[in-house]
Amino acid sequence: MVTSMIAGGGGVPSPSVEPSPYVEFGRDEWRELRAGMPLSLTPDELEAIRGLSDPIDLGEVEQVHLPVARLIGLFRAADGRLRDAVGAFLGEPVAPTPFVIGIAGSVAVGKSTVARLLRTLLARGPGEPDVELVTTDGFLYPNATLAERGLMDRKGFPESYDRRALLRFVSAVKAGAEELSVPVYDPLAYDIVPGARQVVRRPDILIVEGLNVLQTARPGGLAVSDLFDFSLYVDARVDDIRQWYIDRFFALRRTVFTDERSFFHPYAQVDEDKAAAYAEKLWRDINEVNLVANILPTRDRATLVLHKDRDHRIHRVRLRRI
Ligand SMILES: Nc1ncnc2c1ncn2[C@@H]1O[C@H](COP(=O)(O)OP(=O)(O)O)[C@@H](O)[C@H]1O
Ligand SMILES: CC(C)(COP(=O)(O)O)[C@@H](O)C(=O)NCCC(=O)O
Repeated sequence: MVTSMIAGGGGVPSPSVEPSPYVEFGRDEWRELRAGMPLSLTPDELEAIRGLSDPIDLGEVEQVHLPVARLIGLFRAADGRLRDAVGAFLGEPVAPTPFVIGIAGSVAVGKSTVARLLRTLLARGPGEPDVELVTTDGFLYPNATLAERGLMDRKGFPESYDRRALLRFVSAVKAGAEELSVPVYDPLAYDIVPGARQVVRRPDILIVEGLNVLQTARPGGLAVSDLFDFSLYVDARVDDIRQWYIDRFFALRRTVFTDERSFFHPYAQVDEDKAAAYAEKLWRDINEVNLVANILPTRDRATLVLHKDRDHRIHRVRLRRI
């Protein structure tokens, strides 16, 4: 590498490590950063928060998620100090706006568990802030629109969302809007719920969770990721996520799919081989393509990356240098 040759002097290339804009932590180093933050979660509460097939336990919350919540608290406090500095510069106080956190990652990687956990941990942290969680599935176009546009097998791809509406929503939150509402998606029906809205009333913290939240804008445009004060990417090997997706499909098949209202109800009735072939197809043709083409390329944009091993446990954490 050119810099190391120059730094090494004498024209002899010295073995060097590529300079990195990230700091990497093993789990044992990361867990130390909890710094005594108390665990306020009971086993029953964690059971209600965790997603289907997510084997998370309280040890993981203590060692991984509590340091994450502490770090986010520090970012938020620093944000307040920056606002005060700008207020001093302007000669008038600057009103605080919600602190916006983005959480990205593949289908079936466990984003929603992380998002719900952080919502609870942050809300119980210093100052007990109001925390609202919005998932981007509410901004998917209804199935009728997706079908009309030939996008039913592109669900979760950037073009399957009303990105303008999502950007309008997050911009309005950042602009301090008093009351907003967003559409609601029902994973059972596999569709937007007609007329249903989630109301968002100027929270102290807004978490926006979804596959594509770290996507960049087209040239000259703005994306929701431009409005994030902190972002997190939940990462794992593609093969591991594939297995989790298939395992979860079978867990859903024994539970949610037995409900006649479930879009996937027919797959509770076919034999195991047919169900497995369908789950494989959904993964291979939709979710894996989307992961590789659209989601993974956004990973390096996150403030923090949580990397899971095959057993779902987070073994490595990567923090972007400030
Ligand atoms: N077909 C389905 N029917 C009902 N619930 C589902 C279905 N697919 C996924 N879910 C649930 O929706 C939530 C989000 O899943 P997903 O988008 O894959 O993200 P992640 O696994 O990263 O949280 C999870 O809690 C999951 O259990
Ligand atoms: C609803 C989803 C697009 C996730 O949406 P998100 O909240 O991450 O924006 C995804 O869970 C999904 O249904 N994907 C389509 C392919 C499949 O059925 O697995």
